Amino acid sequence: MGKAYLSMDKLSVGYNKRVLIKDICIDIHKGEIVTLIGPNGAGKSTILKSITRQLQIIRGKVVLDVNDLHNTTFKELSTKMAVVLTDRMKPELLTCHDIVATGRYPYTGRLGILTREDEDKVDEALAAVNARELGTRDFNAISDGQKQRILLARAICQEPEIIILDEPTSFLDIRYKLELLSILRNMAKKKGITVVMSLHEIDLAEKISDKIICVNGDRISHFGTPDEIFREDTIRKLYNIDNGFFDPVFGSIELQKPAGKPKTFVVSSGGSGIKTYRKLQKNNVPFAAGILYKNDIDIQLARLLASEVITEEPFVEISKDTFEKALDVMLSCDRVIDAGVVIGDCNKRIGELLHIAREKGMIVDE
Ligand SMILES: Nc1ncnc2c1ncn2[C@@H]1O[C@H](COP(=O)(O)OP(=O)(O)OP(=O)(O)O)[C@@H](O)[C@H]1O
Repeated sequence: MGKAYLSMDKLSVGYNKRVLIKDICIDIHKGEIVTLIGPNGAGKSTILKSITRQLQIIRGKVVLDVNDLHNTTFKELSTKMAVVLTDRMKPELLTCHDIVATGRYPYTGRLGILTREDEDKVDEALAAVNARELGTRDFNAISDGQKQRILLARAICQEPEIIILDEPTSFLDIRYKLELLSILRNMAKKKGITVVMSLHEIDLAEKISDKIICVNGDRISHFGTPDEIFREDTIRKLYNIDNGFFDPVFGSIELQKPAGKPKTFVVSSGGSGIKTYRKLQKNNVPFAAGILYKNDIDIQLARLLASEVITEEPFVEISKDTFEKALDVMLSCDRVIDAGVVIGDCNKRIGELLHIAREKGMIVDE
């Protein structure tokens, strides 16, 4: 890979000369989307504040393009870097249009008078975040989610080379979260703008980021691609999760499985079990699941939520051993839920299992 656009070189950051995170060595390239994840208080904002010159660096340096960040003038910095931090903006009597227009100040004269072209860019930026109708509203009198969109518009019309955002999705509803992330993706992939942000939604971080930085209190515990980072044990350790699971296949969080010996047996395949598993989980009913082929989609959730899963190798006829194991478990239960399975040659023993359950009157509706 070519030269980095933003480099953190043996960087130590913290407050009042007390180091919080030390020896950060990270290279970020042009057009990359890099996301900081980690638990509350881990130091994500501290790093973002340090690379945007809002917090003095304790040791090491940050190089932006080819310049040491601390030798860059604020004027130069403002043509290269846009910063979106929602919490510190409390402007007096400014409309949303005024706020967005401040994004053009690096390009206007001393008096900040906007040209026709600047005005067009403000309009375009407001339109890009679907906030044209907010233009004349007082910035202090709009919702937090609306503020987030206005601040993104300001960053867009600043036409930066890099945009730094601290939890930009935290106040947004699902539609605007997706919209914001797709705006960022377009900025990165179509215009080559580098994006560095922190996110709490790790499922979104996984989907949008080229690289992930795991911030863990006193250090960066991992830096790599989403494929390298989003593994169950890495996420579990990072967030110290002991009351649930991270599912790396879907990037989702699952609550702990219901405790106790399973009294319900679920037969399903090809996704038909997912609704049933979730319902049993919500009602705190421990269950067993099977017989599932190891490449069946149901297995991804069953392995997290079921007390026991009886599996078979893909594309083979279900063996006598597997059948007997499933039968044992099924007969130790009180009831069987048939969530839907198509019986063919390979899996005809599931048909036998269901036949026995039916004969014994064990089949119940969900
Ligand atoms: N101004 C400050 N002075 C001293 N310590 C601070 C200051 N701001 C934050 N801290 C401390 O620095 C640590 C890291 O905080 P930081 O805000 O960077 O975490 P974060 O990962 O962004 O957390 P969150 O996800 O909760 O926003 C925390 O222990 C916090 O209490």
